Amino acid sequence: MQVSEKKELLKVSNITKQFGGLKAVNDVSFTMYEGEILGIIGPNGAGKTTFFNVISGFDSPTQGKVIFCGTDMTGKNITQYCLKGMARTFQNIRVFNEMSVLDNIMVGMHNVIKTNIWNISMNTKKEKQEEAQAVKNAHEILQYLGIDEFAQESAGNLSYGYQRKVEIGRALASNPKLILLDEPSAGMNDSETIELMGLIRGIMKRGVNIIVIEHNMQFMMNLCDRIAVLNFGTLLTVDTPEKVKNNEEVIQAYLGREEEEEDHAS
Ligand SMILES: Nc1ncnc2c1ncn2[C@@H]1O[C@H](COP(=O)(O)OP(=O)(O)OP(=O)(O)O)[C@@H](O)[C@H]1O
Repeated sequence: MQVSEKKELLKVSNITKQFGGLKAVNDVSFTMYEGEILGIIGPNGAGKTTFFNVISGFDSPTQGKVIFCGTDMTGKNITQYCLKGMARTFQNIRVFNEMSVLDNIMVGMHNVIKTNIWNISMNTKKEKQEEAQAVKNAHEILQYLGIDEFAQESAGNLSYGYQRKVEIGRALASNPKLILLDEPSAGMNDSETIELMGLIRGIMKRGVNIIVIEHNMQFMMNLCDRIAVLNFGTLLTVDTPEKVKNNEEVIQAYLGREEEEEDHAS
């Protein structure tokens, strides 16, 4: 892929997020282009989730700017991000356990369903049509994810891997331009992880761009067009998997943390 020919999708400039004296994210800048799968890696505590929170409106940056689809989103709330076309999943699964799988997907559609409260209370023809269409779309998403047979099951009864799919489905339901996936393969077995990789590629082919955080290196090296590496909140590099794998600073960052952990253990 010739990234230089691509359109800018997300531009983060000098993003810093500070918690007291700790700079969890420190002056991070890069541009993501349409049509690429971008990975974010880094040792534990490197600032990956904090970075996700800041670029998706779940937290505000201490400094810096987030430009998404040409609009300055800095300081905007989650709904505004969602309306602009950004959706995300969470490291710790956040499905509505008591609700059916289908309803979990439909929750994600609240920004695309035009029906207002007045129409709902009147139960108009338009409202009924829109709801029927939403249910159809939700089933299509569940079919795509291979979990439509559980549509009426309470989401909390599903296995961990399937709950992750429900979260991805809910994100897809908002018809996003960009999905941020925070450790989507966590808790999945090998075959589920391979299947997930195919699903993510398929989502990409449907015109949805993807940023993914993962600890599973093989997964990231196989899946991503480019990988951004964070270490102690600082961006070490954004490059192709091959170049990242051989980057001396990256190798040192991981080895350094391993040695630190061994020292603590002994
Ligand atoms: N709300 C918060 N208040 C204070 N410190 C925080 C907060 N959130 C994160 N941190 C700290 O910021 C740093 C980065 O954490 P973050 O969870 O973003 O890292 P991570 O790379 O996602 O880690 P992991 O791979 O373990 O999930 C850590 O030192 C963490 O303890």
